[in-house]
Amino acid sequence: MSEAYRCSDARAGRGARARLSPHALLSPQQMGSADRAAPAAGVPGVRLMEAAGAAVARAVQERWAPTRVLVLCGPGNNGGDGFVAARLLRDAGWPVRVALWGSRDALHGDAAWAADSWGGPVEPAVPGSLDGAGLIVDALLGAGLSRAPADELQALIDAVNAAAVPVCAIDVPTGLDGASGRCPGAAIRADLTVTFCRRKPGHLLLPGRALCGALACADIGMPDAALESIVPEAYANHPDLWSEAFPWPRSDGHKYHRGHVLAVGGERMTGASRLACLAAARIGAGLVTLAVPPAAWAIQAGALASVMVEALPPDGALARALADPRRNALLIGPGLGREPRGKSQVLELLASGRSCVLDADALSVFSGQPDALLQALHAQCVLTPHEGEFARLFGPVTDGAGGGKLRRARDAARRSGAVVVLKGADTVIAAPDGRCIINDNAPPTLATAGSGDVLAGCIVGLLAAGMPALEAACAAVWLHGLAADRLGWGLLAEDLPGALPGALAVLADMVRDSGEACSWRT
Ligand SMILES: NC(=O)C1=CN([C@@H]2O[C@H](COP(=O)(O)OP(=O)(O)OC[C@H]3O[C@@H](n4cnc5c(N)ncnc54)[C@H](O)[C@@H]3O)[C@@H](O)[C@H]2O)[C@H](O)CC1
Ligand SMILES: [K+]
Repeated sequence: MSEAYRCSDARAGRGARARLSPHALLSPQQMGSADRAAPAAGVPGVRLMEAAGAAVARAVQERWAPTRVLVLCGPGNNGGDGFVAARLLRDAGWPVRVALWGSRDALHGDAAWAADSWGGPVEPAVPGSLDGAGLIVDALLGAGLSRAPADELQALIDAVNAAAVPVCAIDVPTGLDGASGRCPGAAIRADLTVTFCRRKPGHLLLPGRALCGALACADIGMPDAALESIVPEAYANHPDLWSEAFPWPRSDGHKYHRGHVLAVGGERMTGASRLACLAAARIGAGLVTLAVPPAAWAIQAGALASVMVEALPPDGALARALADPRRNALLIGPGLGREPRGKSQVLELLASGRSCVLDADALSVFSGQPDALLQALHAQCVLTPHEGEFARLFGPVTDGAGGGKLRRARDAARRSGAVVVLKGADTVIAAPDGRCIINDNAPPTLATAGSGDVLAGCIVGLLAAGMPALEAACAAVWLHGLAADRLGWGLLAEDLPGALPGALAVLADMVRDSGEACSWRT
């Protein structure tokens, strides 16, 4: 199966600087600098604005039947896009009104041109403007949001959210910070958001993702030269980013080519270890050994068939379990418990220098004294904290944490020198070199006991099979989300390992059908 599923060497980006990946996520600031660089690359701002407004008008016409449209325009270029969309919808025969937040005389540059090109009446934007509207286009604020909306704007936002009519937001719903996915104050809830050129982190991160509704990203003819020097703020998780490194079974391979996972479990929550070990075996590790305290040996050995179970010495020392160098990827945390012995076991595993996944109690045992852990980590380690475990290691979330979840995960990866998977509905995967990936395919049904154990097993299974740490984490998170999605409602964590083969088959089809590869920019 191997060659058919591999990415071809002819893919774009080898050697030469690759075109900016479609999965790149740009901060509003980066998008703004591309806008400013576009004219020098031969594309004037008004052409971008015309294309942006046209994309919005097209998206509206594709989604809704003709109705009375109210376009709410703001004082900047987001408002300019709104004026263009208003003109094009009117030209298509739709009844359109425009209401402006701010003064017509204060519009300048491309936005003033767009208002002139609309040429129709412009009323002041107040909550009463919404009366009679069948559809609202939100062109109040986009990338330029710089502070929480003040009271009067907040009243308008509240009125939009209270109106029982669909909303199409231009670029971002007004009030949403496209960089972080957070809202400094009130924000519009849209049914459709049309953004331009590349998505922004705030479209994938919560609560932003939930405010956007359906998301469309339109090509507005941004010249490649204007994007050339941009190092993306983050990437949206997608197989294009890591499929080249995916360890498809080789036709001439045997189980040792696919690596040997050593998982260290505890005495009590024995199911967690089993979930992780089964996931590691399902996703591609050649062998999986679970090492547990003597008291848990009979339970685990009786419950597992394809996973080998061995008893640790009574003091929990791991030297014997680590003696076989073919045990190339290690997992500790699921089912570990918080006995003090856990801490020395984690440090013993890390000292072996092998690839290692630390989850759950393997992180929590260092609560209050994270330095002992942080100093022992290395680049082939993957930490998989949820928000609570993350806060115990790296400190609580503070309101001033600029950049939100993305920034916190990136800072933690830099500080620890390990890959950090900050879990949640908007899982962020961060590498010590600054690369960040946001995952958006996880269904809410994944919020169930044991699903984190399965994820940890998926990551260590891919590490054992030879994937580098960042790629293994991204692939595991993506496959875990897809497996859950395919299971639908009512899933239990124990269903997930059995759903991995179906998810792997989807991945194989995607990779075979894709001619596209994306190289990272760092
Ligand atoms: N390539 C592209 O993506 C293109 C994007 N376009 C659109 O341009 C906007 C960004 O335009 P900009 O003028 O920089 O910002 P805004 O229109 O979002 O608003 C700036 C304006 O708003 C004021 N402001 C900021 N925060 C607040 C607040 N809380 N309350 C009140 N007023 C606020 C600020 O002072 C400025 O006056 C982008 O989103 C796209 O829609 C281009 O048209 C095409 C290319
Ligand atoms: K907007």
